[in-house]
Amino acid sequence: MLNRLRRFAAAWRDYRHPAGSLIGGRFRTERVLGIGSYGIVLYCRDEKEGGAVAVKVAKPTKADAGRRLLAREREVLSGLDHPFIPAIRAYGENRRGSWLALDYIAGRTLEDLIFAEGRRFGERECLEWALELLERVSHVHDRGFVHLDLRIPNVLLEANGLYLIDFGLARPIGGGSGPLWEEYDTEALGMPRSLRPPGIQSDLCDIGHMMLFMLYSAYEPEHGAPERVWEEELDLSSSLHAVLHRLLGSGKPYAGTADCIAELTGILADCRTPGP
Ligand SMILES: Nc1ncnc2c1ncn2[C@@H]1O[C@H](COP(=O)(O)OP(=O)(O)OP(=O)(O)O)[C@@H](O)[C@H]1O
Repeated sequence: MLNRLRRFAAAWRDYRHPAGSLIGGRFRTERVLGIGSYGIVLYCRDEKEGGAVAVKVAKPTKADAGRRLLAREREVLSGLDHPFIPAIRAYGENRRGSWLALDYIAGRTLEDLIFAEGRRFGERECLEWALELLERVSHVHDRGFVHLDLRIPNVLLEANGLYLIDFGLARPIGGGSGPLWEEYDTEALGMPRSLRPPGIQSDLCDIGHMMLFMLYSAYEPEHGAPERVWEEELDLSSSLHAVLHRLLGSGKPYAGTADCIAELTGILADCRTPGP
């Protein structure tokens, strides 16, 4: 009971931007888009430049740690420049906390597509999506960063293609140096302690897991059959099977994102070529 009251009090203290309020003297809030572990994302209208924005506000109850994570996200996003990664419009800090305004993407998450809309991915579609994502991820790596949170809720499908969002856990490759990148207690933020080394292999492994999510969308388990490993449950080509092993860390690791893209492109080309 006491814990429930505490959680309610924290949620009340964090909800400081009701619909109609103004953030940074410019972004008019309309509704909540999502509530994460350290931030609340609000749909707003930009009264200065027009258009819709997603404003991520650090939860006041997360105090300095929330502020620091938002500053990290800002630092990483400022180093990127990609049409399918939302750009920063503004960043600010005030007595209510810090906030980060990003271009709004009117898309649905890959999680919603699979679980709410029942979308099914075959091998070819999975390869196409993975390649599109890897193209965004390779930009992040080329700029010297790792995302470290590549998961199905952090991919948005919009009419023009796939967007990569949520750089809240992203870091410079190797971890980064200086006060902004010093270790902090993620568990105090209610987030799991990250055991992932800040290298590109962590992101490639996450891409492998996302591909499994896509491929499992078309899997129909036999009633009453015992659970088996993915290699037995999914009926995959041997080449995709080998790629997944490499991504997931049980095969020869890829030297870089480009190698992985080259291999997947070759498999996709074979998939598209009609058999004899
Ligand atoms: N630029 C954007 N355009 C549209 N929607 C967005 C955008 N950024 C975030 N969202 C929405 O807000 C949700 C939460 O965003 P995000 O994952 O960045 O927050 P978070 O606080 O880091 O969450 P978590 O702790 O779950 O990782 C997303 O799942 C998405 O629905």
